Amino acid sequence: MGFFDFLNEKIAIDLGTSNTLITYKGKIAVDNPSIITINQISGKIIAVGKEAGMMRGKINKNIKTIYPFSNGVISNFDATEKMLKTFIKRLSSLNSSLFFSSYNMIIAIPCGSTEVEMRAVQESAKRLNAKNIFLIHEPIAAAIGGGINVLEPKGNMIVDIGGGTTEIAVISLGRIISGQSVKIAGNTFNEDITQYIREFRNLHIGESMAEKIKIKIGSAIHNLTSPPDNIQIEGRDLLTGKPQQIQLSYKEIEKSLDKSITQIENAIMETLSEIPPEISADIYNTGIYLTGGGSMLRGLDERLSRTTELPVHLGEQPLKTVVKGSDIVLKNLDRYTDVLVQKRR
Ligand SMILES: Nc1ncnc2c1ncn2[C@@H]1O[C@H](COP(=O)(O)OP(=O)(O)OP(=O)(O)O)[C@@H](O)[C@H]1O
Repeated sequence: MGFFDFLNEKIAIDLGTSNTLITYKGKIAVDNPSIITINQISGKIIAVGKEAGMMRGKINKNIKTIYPFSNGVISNFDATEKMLKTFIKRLSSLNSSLFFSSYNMIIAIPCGSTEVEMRAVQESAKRLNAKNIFLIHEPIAAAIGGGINVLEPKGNMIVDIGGGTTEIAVISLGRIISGQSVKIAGNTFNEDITQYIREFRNLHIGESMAEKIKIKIGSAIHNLTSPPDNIQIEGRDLLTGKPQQIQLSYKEIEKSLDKSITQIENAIMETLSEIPPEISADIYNTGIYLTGGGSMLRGLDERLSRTTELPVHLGEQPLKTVVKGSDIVLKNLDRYTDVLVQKRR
C-alpha cells in the first residue's frame, strides 16, 4: 500500500482557457466551457459552463460573460473560484458526502505560470475544501494521458495546442528540459477567421460562428486529400448593416490561419534547435506528439511533419489528455512524485 493510498477522494482538474475538465473516481465528470455569466447589477451568477456557453453573444447589457482565463492563465480569480465551486457542487450530486469532506486535488497548469499564479490556484483550491493540492505542468500531464512513459531517460516532444496557449515541451526523466509557451492557439485561429471574413468578405461574425467555421472547414493546408464542402454562414453585412449569408471554402480559411500556424511552427523549430544532441537523437526517432483541441485542425499534423521533417503523432481524444494524465498521476502519486510542480504541503 502506497503512502498516499489512505486518501480516498481524488479530483483531477484541467483548468483550460476554453474548457474545464474534472475527473472524479477516475471518470470525466465535468467537461464544460470555462465561462460564467453574471448579473451585473446584483452580482449573482446566472449560468456556469455549458449553459453560460450557450448564451455567448446573445446576452443583454445587464448580463456579463466572464472568461476566467485568458491565454492559459487565470485573469479573474473570483470568477475562477465561483466556477470551480459550481462544478464541484455538481460533482457532489454524484456523492453527497464529497462536498463536506476534504479530498486530494491535482490541477494542471501551463508551464509559464508564475509563483503568484500558482499560489492563487492553490488558495482557491483550499477554499474549496481540498486537503492536499498538487500541481502538474500541462504538457507532462498530456504526455502521461497520451500513454507516453515520461519517466524514461528518453526525450519526448509534446506540442499541446489549447484555446489560449500552445505549450511546447521536451520531456525526459519526468521533467521538462526545454520548451516554451506561446500565446497562439485555438482562440487565435477564431480571431484570424473573424478578421479575414470582416476584411475580405465584409461580414461581421460572432465568436461562436468563427468557432463553427473553424471546426467545419478549418484547415492548415490548402491541398487536403478529403476536403470539406463549402459552407453557408450568416452574420451582419458591414456595408448595409443587414443580416447576410455568404458561402465559404476551406481554402479561404486556410489562408487566414497561415500566419498563426507559421508562428507555432517557428516556436517548435526554435525549441528543437535548443535541445541537447542526445535528446535530439531520441526525437528524431520518436517524433512529435501533438495534442490539445487545436491539434484537431485539419492537416495540421501533416503540415508540422513537413516543416520539421519529423513524424507527428496525433493523439486520441486530444481534448482529454491533460485531465486523463493528471488523474493517472493523482492515482499513482508514489510513482509520479517527481513530475509534480510542487510537492505536498
Ligand atoms: N475539431 C476541432 N478543430 C479545430 N479546433 C478545435 C476542434 N475542436 C476543438 N477545437 C479547439 O480547441 C481549443 C480548446 O482546446 P483545449 O480544451 O485543449 O484547450 P484549453 O485546455 O481549454 O486551453 P489552454 O490549454 O490554452 O488553457 C478551442 O480553441 C477549440 O476551438
